[in-house]
Amino acid sequence: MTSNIPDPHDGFDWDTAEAEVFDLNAARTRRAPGRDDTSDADRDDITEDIDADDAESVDDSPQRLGGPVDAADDIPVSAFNTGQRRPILADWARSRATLIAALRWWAKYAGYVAAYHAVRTPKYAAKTAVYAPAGLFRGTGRALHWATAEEGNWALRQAAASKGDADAWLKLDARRQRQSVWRWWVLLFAAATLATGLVALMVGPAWWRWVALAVAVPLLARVGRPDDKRLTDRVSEARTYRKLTAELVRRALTSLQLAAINSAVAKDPKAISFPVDIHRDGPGHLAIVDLPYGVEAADVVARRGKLASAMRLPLDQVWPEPAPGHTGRLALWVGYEPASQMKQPAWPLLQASARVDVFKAFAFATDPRLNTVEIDLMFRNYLFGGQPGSGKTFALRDLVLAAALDARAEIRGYELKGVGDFAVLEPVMAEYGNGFDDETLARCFAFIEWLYEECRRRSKRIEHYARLGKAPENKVTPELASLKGSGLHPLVAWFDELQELMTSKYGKDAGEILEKVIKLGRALGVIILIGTQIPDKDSLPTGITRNVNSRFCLSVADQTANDMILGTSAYKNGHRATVFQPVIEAGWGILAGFGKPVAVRSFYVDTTAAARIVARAVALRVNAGTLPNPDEQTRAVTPDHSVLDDLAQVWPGDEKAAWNETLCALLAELRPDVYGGWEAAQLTTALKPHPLVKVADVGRRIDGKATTRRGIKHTDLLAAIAERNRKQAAD
Ligand SMILES: Nc1ncnc2c1ncn2[C@@H]1O[C@H](COP(=O)(O)OP(=O)(O)OP(=O)(O)O)[C@@H](O)[C@H]1O
Repeated sequence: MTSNIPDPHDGFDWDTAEAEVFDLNAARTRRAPGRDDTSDADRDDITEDIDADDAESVDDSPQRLGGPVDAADDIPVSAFNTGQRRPILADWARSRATLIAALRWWAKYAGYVAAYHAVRTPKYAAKTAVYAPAGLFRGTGRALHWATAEEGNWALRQAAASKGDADAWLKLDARRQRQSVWRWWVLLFAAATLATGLVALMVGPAWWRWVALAVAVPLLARVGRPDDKRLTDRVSEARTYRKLTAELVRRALTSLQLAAINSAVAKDPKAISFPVDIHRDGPGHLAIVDLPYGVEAADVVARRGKLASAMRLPLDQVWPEPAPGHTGRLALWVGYEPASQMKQPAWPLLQASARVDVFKAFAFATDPRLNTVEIDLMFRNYLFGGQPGSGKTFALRDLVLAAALDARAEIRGYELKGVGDFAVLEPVMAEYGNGFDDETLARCFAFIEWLYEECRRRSKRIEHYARLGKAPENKVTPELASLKGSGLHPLVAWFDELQELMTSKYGKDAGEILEKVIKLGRALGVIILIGTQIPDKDSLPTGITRNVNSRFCLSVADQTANDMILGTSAYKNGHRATVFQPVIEAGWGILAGFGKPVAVRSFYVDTTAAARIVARAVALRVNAGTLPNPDEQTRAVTPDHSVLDDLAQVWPGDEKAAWNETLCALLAELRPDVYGGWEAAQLTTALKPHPLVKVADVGRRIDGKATTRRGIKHTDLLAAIAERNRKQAAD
């Protein structure tokens, strides 16, 4: 753990820096009484002494009172410390994941220290064997010297003798004798106890002697060792972790070569202030920093590399991000160890009771602090991009697995790499293709065409339900998605390695149609998930990238790829997936589309775990009656239907005749995608092929008044159906 951590002392003159920017005494005077000045004593062995004394880095105990040390007088301290109560438990202790992460870190460190010393045991034993006899003599000598009570007294007597002050000399000697008498008795008693102990050891069981040796020998060795020699080796020369202190943050910020920061700090050392104490947050420390006036947090985020350099820490241990409040507020989180070395908790959806509602958020990833990051699927479409080995297929599969746990969701998709990463999901998919051969590409293209048609059908249905007041925002609602036969259930369409299709002969058309699907489908319950390796304009038409509303950019090679996935200026604004290394940091990426972009690592779910989820998804779908039939991987298109049969089905009760407009409304209810929006005249036209059904005036009494409108008779309808059936039978 230690070997790859750089020495934080490198090249920095602490004394000068402290003197320049920080008046420790002044800061302490301003501190409120009762405030605990001691910094994390439990971490002292692994942090630097100079840091441990920093006035603005505090133990994250709930008892702290008082305002921030550095709050500039002219800056309103806002809601941070105006009557806000501190949580009883620190943030990191409130979430199971962060608590586990912190405990895991300690356990790992303890294990490391134990292992470190264990392998050096022979060396320690040899040193102990050399120093212990010396310790015996030295210890005996010290005891005798103590008993004579000469320490200090001798020098005073000598001084009295030199001055010829016999009276003083005699008084001092009498005092020494008085002290010495009881000390000799103590020594005698100790010697007698020791002798008795030795006799007891001689006659007692052997293990007593071993225990006594194990205790006495290291103690003697400690007494006998030279002052500049340790018995055990230092666990770390370079620190595995350096606690975040105000000084460290100031130094780092002033090393960014941001002129605005440097000139502000030159004028006023308190230009960088801390509205909240630096405190422990999950497996690391968090500093909320108010940057000098006019400096944006994004400027600092964009210089994350320089920041890490100034802190002498690996890049993935330093996580600056804009903090809520104002644009000049920075949240700087520094982990105990690089994120790539932290163990991620298991995916919550692996729990046997986990269910997903695509309208609601579910766990997708963890941030550097190991907090769970949630996303949702409905009204979204996703673009996952990254170079080979960045983990995009696994991340995309997480989403499809989550969708599988919502029994309403219909899942169809193509992996155009041909390795079968998604094959485990086959039992719950209504359509699945795997490969990059022409046939699979053709099927994938036909699927995109079908998606477009499906969007058209769905838009008719939405229009109909909107008229009925069931889709107030002209969008699929949870009720409509659950309504059997509404045809508006969630439809998840995924494509992995889409560049294979886009660079094939189908590419141009596929790109255009998919763009339309993305635009139309969002409100209609069609969720598009795209994974691609090469995010250039040929492999991924800009029309698609522009219209996707959720993006996950995993490790990419350069700024162009980064901005293709995350959008123009993402790189400039500090959202850089180029910092992640493929394979080693697989699963890490920048997630955008959910507030400010954040660095997260998708949950790692291997194929065995995925199979367990699929088994649960199958059970859910069997119960709900939505399990696709593996033998019929066909796309459900609206079946052929006859207007005659449909009219017979919706005919209002015992009515002998009905108005066209009444019938149109009933037909639209039955099949909104077909009859939605029909007017009376449309029904007349549709009935033209059936001459037995005569559209004529039908009179009715409405509120006592006779009203006549165009309509048909039930007997005509039944006659036409009988005639049609007769003809069909004859054929
Ligand atoms: N979230 C994760 N955490 C840890 N390891 C991961 C994670 N996601 C993926 N990996 C590892 O990275 C490897 C590559 O992942 P994946 O196949 O998803 O990459 P890819 O970007 O799709 O690469 P390619 O384009 O070559 O298929 C996986 O085999 C897996 O072991």
